Amino acid sequence: MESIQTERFTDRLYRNVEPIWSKNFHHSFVQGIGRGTLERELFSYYLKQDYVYLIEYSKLFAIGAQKATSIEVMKQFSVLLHETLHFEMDVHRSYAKSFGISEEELEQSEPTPINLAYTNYMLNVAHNGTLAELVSCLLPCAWDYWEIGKKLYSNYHNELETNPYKNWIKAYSSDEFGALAKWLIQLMDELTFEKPERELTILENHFQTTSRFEFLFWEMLLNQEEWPLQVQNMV
Ligand SMILES: Cc1ncc(CN)c(N)n1
Repeated sequence: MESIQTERFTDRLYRNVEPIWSKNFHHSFVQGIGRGTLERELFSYYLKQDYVYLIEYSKLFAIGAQKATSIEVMKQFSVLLHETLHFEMDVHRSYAKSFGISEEELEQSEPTPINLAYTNYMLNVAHNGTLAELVSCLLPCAWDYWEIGKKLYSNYHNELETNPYKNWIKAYSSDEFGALAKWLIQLMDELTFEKPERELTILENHFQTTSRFEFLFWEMLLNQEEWPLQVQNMV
């Protein structure tokens, strides 16, 4: 008997990681942003770690453009690359400026072990896997942040004007950011339409892994988990 695909693949992905994404939303770091109570020092730490994360993450869009098989998809990856380097990273740059952190300092932040493990995982899949694998790796980053942004906005919008992190919440709950996530969701569904279960399982595993990395990233930020043995650079 012919099998009929009744749900979109991304519905299945979402169902599968819902418990992890719920933990991400309820994480005390995220709730501290929502309430505006997160210590400024921790947010500065976030800005630096996330900035170097985003530099590596942006490269996935460039690899996506290279692996695309149509001009339309190439164009959209170039939009994602542009929006991340400009719109998203501008949020970081402008917070950093108001905190007295220079762009140079942001760029030179040393990624923590979790940060490095997360970006290396995605870049390894992007270089060695299919376009669908690449998208399954980067999708939680865009989609889960959008979910977090929307929920923080809806839970805390009454106190937003006095929240020092309001621009962060506004950026990640915005329609502009949402449109990028939605396009990636649609692409994931197109790339997986009528694909065999064996291929879908691989994608599901990448999606779970990077969703778990999202959780580890919040944990790493909260605990400021640096490298254990500090070394001095010889000048
Ligand atoms: C770690 C992480 N994950 C996701 C995003 C949203 N692009 C981000 N800025 N940082």
